[in-house]
Amino acid sequence: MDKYTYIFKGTAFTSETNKKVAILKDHLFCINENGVIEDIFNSTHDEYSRLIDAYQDNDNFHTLAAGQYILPGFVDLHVHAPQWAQSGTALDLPLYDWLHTYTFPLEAKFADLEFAELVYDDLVTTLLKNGTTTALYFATIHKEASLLLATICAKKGQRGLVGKVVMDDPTQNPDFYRDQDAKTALADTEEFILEVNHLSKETKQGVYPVVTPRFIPSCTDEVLTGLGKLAEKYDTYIQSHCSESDWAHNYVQERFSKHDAFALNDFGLLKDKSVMAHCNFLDDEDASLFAKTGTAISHCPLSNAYFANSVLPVAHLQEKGVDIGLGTDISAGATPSIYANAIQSIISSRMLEDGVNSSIPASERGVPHSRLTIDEAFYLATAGGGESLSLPIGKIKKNYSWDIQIIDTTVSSARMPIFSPDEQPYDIFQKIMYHTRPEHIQEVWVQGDKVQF
Ligand SMILES: O=c1[nH]c(=O)c2nc[nH]c2[nH]1
Repeated sequence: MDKYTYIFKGTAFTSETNKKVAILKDHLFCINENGVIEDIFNSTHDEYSRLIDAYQDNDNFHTLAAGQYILPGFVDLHVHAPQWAQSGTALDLPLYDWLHTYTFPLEAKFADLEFAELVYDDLVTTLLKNGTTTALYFATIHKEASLLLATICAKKGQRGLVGKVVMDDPTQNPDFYRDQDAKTALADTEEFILEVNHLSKETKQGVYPVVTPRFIPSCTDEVLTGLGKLAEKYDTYIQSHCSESDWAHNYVQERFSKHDAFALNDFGLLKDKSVMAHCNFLDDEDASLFAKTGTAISHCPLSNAYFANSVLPVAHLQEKGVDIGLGTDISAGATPSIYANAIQSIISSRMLEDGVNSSIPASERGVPHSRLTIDEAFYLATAGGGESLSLPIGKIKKNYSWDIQIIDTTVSSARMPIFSPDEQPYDIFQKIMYHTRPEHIQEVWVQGDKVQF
């Protein structure tokens, strides 16, 4: 009888450390019935030719064609699922105006389950097509539509972590789009947690409920206290926005005389299962608190260029011991692609390092030691996301989930610039990171199952 459910033969790229990509050239990747990588063998191992002989004529033996490569599936740590319906619009406005004139009216429409299904179905498929195998979602304030998003992830095979958004403060949110009051918001959140936990029992790749205060400005103290307690009671993930922009950061400072990080921590919302979006205005004390509590950052470099008034100092925060992964932040980030965000994280970091105002002398213009390399950006897109969620995902490594994307560099309609037969694998890796579009992503697997898109 076959020991393995699948064996894949080919070349894979995976992070060895946050600074270095490893090239697993022509290896065998052996997957068990739980969708977990049970063994990896290179061509010098005794098992290598024995397994090829034993499996190569079976349907469950997959040999990658010339020009095809395996990458880990991407982890998107920050997606506003309803905002897919406005992606690419209104980005000339500042954050507060964008929320009130475009975003809240759109999100209010998700009371209509038919509309929610149309948008969520398309979004989950689109993210899978872009190589995203795990996504951490903000839904809307509506319990039923939020549950629908979790159900769609479960059905389509994506690992979804989904939050019913909480925003109850009547002085900060419009009447047409807010939780009725703190009590109702907490009751709805608790029911949502129970229903997603139930759904999770029959979902191989996992779906997870996420306690989701939108951000401090939209929530009362009562609801923040209650959400901290619910997260503790059910040991859930927690997500919010933290110190995103000058406006949001200053609002919290005025209300609590402290930064978001310490205010969120006082409400029991900074924990190992917490992922905070943006975090551009964290100081070193905030960063130490993140490291101590195990709270991770979802870095959204494209969105930050529009709304965050600054560049996240990723290298510095990593040195302080903070886990960081990438987020598209649809729709403040107007792309479903983590590839695009990985590249933007490099570009933004180079601008941070060099500075941007040429009227200032070069020696004073930038922030030294800020630049990220392509290997570091790849890490953020994959293993950094997995570590932020404390899940065994984002690496091609024994005991990790078989969450992968197969890239075909030879697609004739979207040819990659690879012209020499002896091109080095590391150069191919870099070209894949810069040039991959959905048409190159031939297959996506999550927890050992191929997904359809
Ligand atoms: O980029 C953002 N998108 C949002 O929807 C949001 N809500 C609060 N703060 C936010 N920032």
